[in-house]
Amino acid sequence: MIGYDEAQAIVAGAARPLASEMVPLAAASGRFLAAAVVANVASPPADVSAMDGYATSGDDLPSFTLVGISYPGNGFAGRIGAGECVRIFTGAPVPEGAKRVIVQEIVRTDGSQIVLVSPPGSATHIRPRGSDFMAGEQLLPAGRQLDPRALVAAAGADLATAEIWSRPRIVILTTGDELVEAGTARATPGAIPESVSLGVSALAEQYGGHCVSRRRLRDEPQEIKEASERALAEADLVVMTGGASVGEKDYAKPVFQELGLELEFSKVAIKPGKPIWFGRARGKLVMGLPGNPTSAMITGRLFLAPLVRGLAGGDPAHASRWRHAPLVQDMPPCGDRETFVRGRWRGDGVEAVPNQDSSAQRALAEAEILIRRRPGAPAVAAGQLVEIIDL
Ligand SMILES: Nc1nc2c(c(=O)[nH]1)N[C@H]1C(S)=C(S)[C@@H](COP(=O)(O)OP(=O)(O)OC[C@H]3O[C@@H](n4cnc5c(N)ncnc54)[C@H](O)[C@@H]3O)O[C@H]1N2
Ligand code: MOO
Repeated sequence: MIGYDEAQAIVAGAARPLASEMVPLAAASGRFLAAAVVANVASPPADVSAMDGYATSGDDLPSFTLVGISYPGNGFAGRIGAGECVRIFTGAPVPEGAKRVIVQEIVRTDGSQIVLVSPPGSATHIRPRGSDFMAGEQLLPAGRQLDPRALVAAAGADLATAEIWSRPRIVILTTGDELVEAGTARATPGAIPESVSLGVSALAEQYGGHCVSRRRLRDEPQEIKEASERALAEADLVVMTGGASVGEKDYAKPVFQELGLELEFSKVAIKPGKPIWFGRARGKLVMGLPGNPTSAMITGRLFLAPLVRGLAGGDPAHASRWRHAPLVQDMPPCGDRETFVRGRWRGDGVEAVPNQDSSAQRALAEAEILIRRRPGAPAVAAGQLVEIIDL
């Protein structure tokens, strides 16, 4: 059985973007650039004032004669000479001949004279043309996510559209005779609300995927096969939850095998989530997550998240960045299987949530992070650092 790192590398290797499209910036939030953003304009487009005040000839004089006004987008057309100044506002072009801007807080007006009431200091308060960027400069590299800050840079570069990677289409299939639509379980003895597909779908969307549909299936090989064939036709990635283990009705893998499944891995030596599997069928990717809700969401976070991020054009490694945090409690040694302890923050440190059962749903919601425990790792005392990742 392979371990987390090897499985992670296999998934990252398959996580390549699919197709690109041109979209208006307003529709591109959160998406990943397929082509670099290159500025169409310089910013600022001219030498501009950084403050509201008076652009002066720069001469060391106690007062200046006001000869005009410069607004952003509507500058002063003339040139200023020695002893002259122009009323100017933040972002307005600095007139020809002006050497500095004096802030309005340190002047008083006396007719057409602007009189300094205190020394202006050394700052010129002028932003040179192109001091942020010049036309033709690359502002954002391909692969960069159009997060809120990147959107500002792209729009500031005078782009109307961006070339971005298409979101991978994902179909989620859940299996289990006991599963019913959430909200209807109490009406039927033995029924269990189907919870996992909602979480998996939200997780996939969070990492850049587009969930085309979620389908709840009975543990009937024929029904699962038909739904799987349809899903493979519609999606770039099919995620199957449940039926991953060795139970009598665990049909997920056998059904995909009939559809030509080539497995990349069929189990990973981790806890929870050992039954996770991953492969390809009919040219599409297929990932099988265990049915237990905590196991499904933890394997989803560890493997589906980087896969979707990479298919969406991002860097899969960004979804798998472990960092360190101090424990606020002692932790026992880890067994043979790499363990991902569900944890949460307490002050500046982390602790395990009390219920580590792989079927848990309440504790899953309480968890904020995973604490990674390598196979055979010794006990860790409070105050020592552990590896963590955000859930
Ligand atoms: N003899 C063995 N038994 C089990 C093994 C094993 O290696 N040998 N592995 C265990 C592990 S680990 C896990 S995890 C589970 C996962 O099995 P499945 O993927 O086959 O999951 P199911 O049997 O379909 O369901 C398990 C459990 O989770 C509930 N469930 C399933 N899907 C959903 C859903 N969409 N929403 C809410 N709840 C769901 C289901 O009702 C079951 O209670 O197998 C162990 N067994
Ligand atoms: O994934 Mo199972 O323990 O890992 O519930």
